[in-house]
Amino acid sequence: MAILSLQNVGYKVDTNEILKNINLDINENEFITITGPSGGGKSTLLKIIATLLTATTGEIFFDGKNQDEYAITEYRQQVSYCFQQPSLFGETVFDNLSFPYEIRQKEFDEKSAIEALKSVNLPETYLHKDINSLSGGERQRVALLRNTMFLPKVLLLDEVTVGLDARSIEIVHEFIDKIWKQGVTILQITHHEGEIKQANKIIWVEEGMIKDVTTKR
Ligand SMILES: Nc1ncnc2c1ncn2[C@@H]1O[C@H](COP(=O)(O)OP(=O)(O)OP(=O)(O)O)[C@@H](O)[C@H]1O
Repeated sequence: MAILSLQNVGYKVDTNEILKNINLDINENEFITITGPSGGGKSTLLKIIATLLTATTGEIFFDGKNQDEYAITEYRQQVSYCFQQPSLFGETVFDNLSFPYEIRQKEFDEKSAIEALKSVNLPETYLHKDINSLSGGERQRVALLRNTMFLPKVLLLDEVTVGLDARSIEIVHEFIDKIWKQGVTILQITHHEGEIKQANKIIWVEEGMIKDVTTKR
């Protein structure tokens, strides 16, 4: 059974049809790249899957159940969306990494948080660092950790490496690969040649439609 199933999904603003008749089944632990020309509808599609936008037609099923039937917080813990330009919360890295525990009413686990920081090449001392002193690449790494402290079933990545320095890009790639190998389904939007190749399925979105699907292996 597909972990995500989009059936005749459309999105219209006034008379402008931004997405038309999208049918897509995504299996558990697939690594999918969504690519295509600017303005084709990629971000709109990912935001609909993330419940940040609501489709105007069609239905979405996650884990066999209609998206409408989930409590939004429960759904977003399982289908987690990462922005191109993440906004961090509060004042310190700690405020961000403790947040996933707070919303689950769990006690913060400092040891796991430090291990997580190290997994994206940030030292232990970063836990109490002021978020305003972080570089763009460091901010994105903290945001990715916030989304994955508790592993979601699906991780949605909207051009998360755009504008980052080369070293951060490399670290983010390694981190996403590790998350994928832990069983998470990855759905990423990218124009980056190397990232397109990382995926086992490439979906081409143009003029609000899926124009091509290439499966590797
Ligand atoms: N709320 C809205 N109202 C009107 N038009 C919109 C709205 N949201 C998106 N669009 C339009 O829908 C089209 C698709 O936008 P979208 O951001 O999904 O494309 P994209 O493929 O992600 O592009 P890019 O690669 O440049 O990020 C664009 O033409 C955009 O201007």
